[in-house]
Amino acid sequence: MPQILVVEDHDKIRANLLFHLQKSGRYEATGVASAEEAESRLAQGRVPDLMLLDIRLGGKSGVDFIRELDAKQRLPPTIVVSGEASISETVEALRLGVYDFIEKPVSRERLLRSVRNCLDHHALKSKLVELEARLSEGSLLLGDSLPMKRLKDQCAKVGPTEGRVLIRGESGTGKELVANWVHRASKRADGPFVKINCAAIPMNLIEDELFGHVRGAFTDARTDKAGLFELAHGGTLFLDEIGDMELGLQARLLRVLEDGQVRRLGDTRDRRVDVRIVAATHRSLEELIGEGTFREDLYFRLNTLPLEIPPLRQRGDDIAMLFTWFTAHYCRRNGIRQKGVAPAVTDILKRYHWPGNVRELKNLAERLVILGGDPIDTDDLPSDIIRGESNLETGFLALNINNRIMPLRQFRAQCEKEYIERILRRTDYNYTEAAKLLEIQRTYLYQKAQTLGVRKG
Ligand SMILES: Nc1ncnc2c1ncn2[C@@H]1O[C@H](COP(=O)(O)OP(=O)(O)OP(=O)(O)O)[C@@H](O)[C@H]1O
Repeated sequence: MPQILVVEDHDKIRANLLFHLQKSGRYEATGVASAEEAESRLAQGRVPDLMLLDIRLGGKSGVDFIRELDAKQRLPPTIVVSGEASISETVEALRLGVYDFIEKPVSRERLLRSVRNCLDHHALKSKLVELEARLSEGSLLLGDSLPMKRLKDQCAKVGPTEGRVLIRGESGTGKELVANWVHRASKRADGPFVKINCAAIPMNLIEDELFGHVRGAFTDARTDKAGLFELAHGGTLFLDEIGDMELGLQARLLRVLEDGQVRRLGDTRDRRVDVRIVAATHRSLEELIGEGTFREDLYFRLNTLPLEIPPLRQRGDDIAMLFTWFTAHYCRRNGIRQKGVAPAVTDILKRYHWPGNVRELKNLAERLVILGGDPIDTDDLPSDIIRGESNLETGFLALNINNRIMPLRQFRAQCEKEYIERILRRTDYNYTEAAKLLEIQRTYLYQKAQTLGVRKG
């Protein structure tokens, strides 16, 4: 039951407020007669879900109390109770962030309505903050369409088990997010979630990354290094783009899956690891097996619990919601006033076929927040999206930027990002080949792609 603290020096009014709150049967209410008493309760960690505060108290005034709590960022959701003579204090209290004010004499309905609204508003705000934090950290799986609901149900079933999971889905559908979900739904949620992208790291480094080494194992090995298997002990190891792992390494992986032991490079002893494997691929492992580049025995070991993420074009019902979320997110992140979205834009987005899936939609939202008008309208959209064509060769430069000006640095970074994305797509994310085309070092390309936030799409 929500706890309410009533701070009112007038005994009769305090008793009256407490009476209405307690009688409603919905709240636990306690009263104190001064800001000092309230302060000592808060200092003891007895923080109420809501504070009802008289703005004119005998000792320290209500406004000073609010100001102090606000400065310490310890102001609970608050409603002030004020009289006619205290209008300026009330205005100041509202400016400081209190939720509402109730005028004396306090009517029962007004009191209960304001309390309920304030608690609802606070709950919603906390939820939004939590969702925003999870979205920023990239662990929020959005979508309420039927296929997404089904997928979330499956995740909820698969998560708590110890079974190995193989996630399939086109690029940008959210495979990493789903892997994260499975981890958080598991008994290992408090353990580490460690990930490695088998396509983006050079083969010789992957082995070192996964298994680690002992000092002297090779020329540069100056100290012992634990591999990701050891780091993921007690948690989950997410092997992204498993289809790109070379055959030699697949054999080593298979051995770990069979006996739960890893050996660092150059070491003579095995170490036991307790790791749950979640793997993902956008390629057909069956085809790779047919071509002889993927081991069938490994496939069977990994594919205990398959999860299929449908492409975005099959989840039309999610498109508008995702776009609204992402634009709101990027507005907040860039300190831009929340932009509206013209209904015609949503219609066009629903018709488009999203070859780069959610990642493409997210990138578009970011661009339109920075470059588009308010509300975001159809003439802000790239022409291929308007035509409903999935021409991945257009992007930032194809946008109608309507003379919107930005720092050259930002423009250059965005162009570089899109160009690198384009070349990577063309080489099917073969970094070696892309680096050759761009005439740069592969490691530099990899670093650059990381810094610019280039991902598959
Ligand atoms: N349902 C979703 N809700 C919120 N964000 C999503 C969702 N699906 C994907 N994203 C976002 O889209 C981007 C791509 O997602 P993710 O990296 O998980 O895709 P992926 O399938 O692993 O891609 P790849 O195959 O290229 O590795 C990320 O920024 C992710 O946060």
